[in-house]
Amino acid sequence: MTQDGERLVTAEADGEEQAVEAALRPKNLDEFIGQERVREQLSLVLTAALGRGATADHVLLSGPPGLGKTTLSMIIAAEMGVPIRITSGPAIQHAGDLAAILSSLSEGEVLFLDEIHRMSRPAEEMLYMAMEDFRVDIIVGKGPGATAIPLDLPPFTLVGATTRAGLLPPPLRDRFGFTGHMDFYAPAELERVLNRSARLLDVELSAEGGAEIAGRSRGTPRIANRLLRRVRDYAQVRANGKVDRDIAARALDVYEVDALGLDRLDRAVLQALTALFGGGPVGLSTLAVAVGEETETVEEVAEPFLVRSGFLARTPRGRVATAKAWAHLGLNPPQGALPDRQGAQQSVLFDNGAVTGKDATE
Ligand SMILES: Nc1ncnc2c1ncn2[C@@H]1O[C@H](COP(=O)(O)OP(=O)(O)OP(=O)(O)O)[C@@H](O)[C@H]1O
Repeated sequence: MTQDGERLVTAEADGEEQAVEAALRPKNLDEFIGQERVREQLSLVLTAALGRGATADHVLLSGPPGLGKTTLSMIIAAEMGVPIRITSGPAIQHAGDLAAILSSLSEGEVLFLDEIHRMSRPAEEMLYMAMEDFRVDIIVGKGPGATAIPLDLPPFTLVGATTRAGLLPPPLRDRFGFTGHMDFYAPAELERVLNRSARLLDVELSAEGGAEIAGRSRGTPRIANRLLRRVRDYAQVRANGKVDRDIAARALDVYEVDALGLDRLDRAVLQALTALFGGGPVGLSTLAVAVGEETETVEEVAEPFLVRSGFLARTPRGRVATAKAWAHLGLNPPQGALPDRQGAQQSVLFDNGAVTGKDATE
């Protein structure tokens, strides 16, 4: 399990999954579940622009993967009645790549730029002028003979998506007229996502079955939809196709996604931390060796959820298991094993009760 893509609970989607996801995407703001604040704010921005007969302001959507940023960008285009062009920061390595896209946009079109923080610097600088003045300078030639040929662009709406709004340079951030911050979904919202998906996939899902899957979905619609599809397989092969609580729980046990959404890697990390290192603190690289994984896999794949859910704390002296981790594994912490709260990172409570935290050094 070294590849993120092999995990059932990763928030990233692979190519094959993207096609399945397309069928489950809400098509307008009314169908979009949760994220009430962003939805209301966006609705005002779009309705006002429509009323003025103008192109909508540029929109920045920030938040972890799988929460619906791509879906919202498509909804923006649909609500405005305009086409959408989809690309991503890593795909735009040269300013010329961006100029080609911008100059081929039609009037009012939405340009969705996923992972906007990963665009190259020259492209980013070109984007500043394009966003503000709907104009780019095409540089022709090299050295002292180079000339800039200005090119007017049709007005367009840029929808940028980023998992890390803090990584965007301020000049870029400031050029967005509206920024929507997306948070993890509460279990009740995920149940609504699951009910809707079950209807579209023609799966008979009981209320308790939905609650069981929602509780294991890490606050993320993409994961909820993926778990639903695996549970559907199980119900079809091992039962009568209907999904109730028992079937959902048994199916997800088979896939090793436990009652709180932890998978095998997450539990291996907590088990090593508690059983081998007495709860820590232990350095990241030591922990990674203990679970037989790359340091990056532990840090980028397992840790964000473990930290956010309050199972693991990053302290200046290393990783530490929290009381919740010991309890989840059914173990009693030895005296003095729990993190000293002064050394532990500052934790922030989300509206829906999930916990996240700022990075701390190892
Ligand atoms: N609010 C929602 N209501 C219903 N379904 C949703 C909602 N948000 C996301 N989904 C579903 O979750 C899946 C993932 O959403 P989407 O691709 O928009 O996420 P994302 O934030 O753009 O992720 P990434 O940043 O990885 O591209 C889609 O299938 C979508 O239908």
